[in-house]
Amino acid sequence: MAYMIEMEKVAKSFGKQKVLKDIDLTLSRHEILGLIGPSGAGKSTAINVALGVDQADSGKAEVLGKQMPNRELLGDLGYMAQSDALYEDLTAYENLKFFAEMKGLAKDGLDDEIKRVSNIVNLGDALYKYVAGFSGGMKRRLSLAIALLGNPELLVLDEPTVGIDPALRRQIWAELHKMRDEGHAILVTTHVMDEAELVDRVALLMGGKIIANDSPKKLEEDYGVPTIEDVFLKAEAEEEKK
Ligand SMILES: Nc1ncnc2c1ncn2[C@@H]1O[C@H](COP(=O)(O)OP(=O)(O)OP(=O)(O)O)[C@@H](O)[C@H]1O
Repeated sequence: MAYMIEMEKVAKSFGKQKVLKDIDLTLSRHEILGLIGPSGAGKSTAINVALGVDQADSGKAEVLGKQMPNRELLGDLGYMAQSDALYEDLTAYENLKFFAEMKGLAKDGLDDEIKRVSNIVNLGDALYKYVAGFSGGMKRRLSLAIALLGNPELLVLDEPTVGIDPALRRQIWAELHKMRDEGHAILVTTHVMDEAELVDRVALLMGGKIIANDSPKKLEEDYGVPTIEDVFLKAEAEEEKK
């Protein structure tokens, strides 16, 4: 079966700093992959290379069997970057409408689609307010709603739940699980280790390499610890000894 994301021996340096050292990473339909690693490990860089925002120095990086950027794939992809790229002097509704048009969504039923995605992130009440007055968490929620527009087959979410309250975080994860069950593929990075328990597979990026890549349960067994947070800490301690 074709992968939704396929990275093979991808290397990427910034100047003399080798950020990614021949990493392999795949994501399939019906799967949530959690990419975790210490701050500065290269998680966003890996995503940027996969999506063609950055160019790999070597190796293969494909989305749906094609090299990015590729305009044809825009409608199949929901991407939420680490920093919000929103128009502050527009309302949430106007932002959603703008990005929906960019993605080529049909005008018919657009209002319903905007309502659907804003309800998932509990932003319905703030839909007609200007983004300039939004809190950080509200901006994250709006960015997530934008990524969900059009129910894309592939979702790439860089730290989607930063600044989001626990109850809504739970609601968002329920939605991600529902999408996964329907056959979507989801790549998510997170610093919240209890969220890493909610993914199907964890890829642990440290020292420029994927040092572990398995289900949370299997990793906990392999490392002989009860949680992914403990796996992370143990792996980090081992990495520092090297
Ligand atoms: N455009 C760039 N130019 C130079 N260095 C960069 C660039 N982008 C990233 N880096 C460097 O590459 C390394 C990896 O950064 P990246 O943002 O991918 O890490 P991350 O794992 O996503 O971190 P965090 O969890 O803090 O978001 C960092 O040392 C960063 O400073």
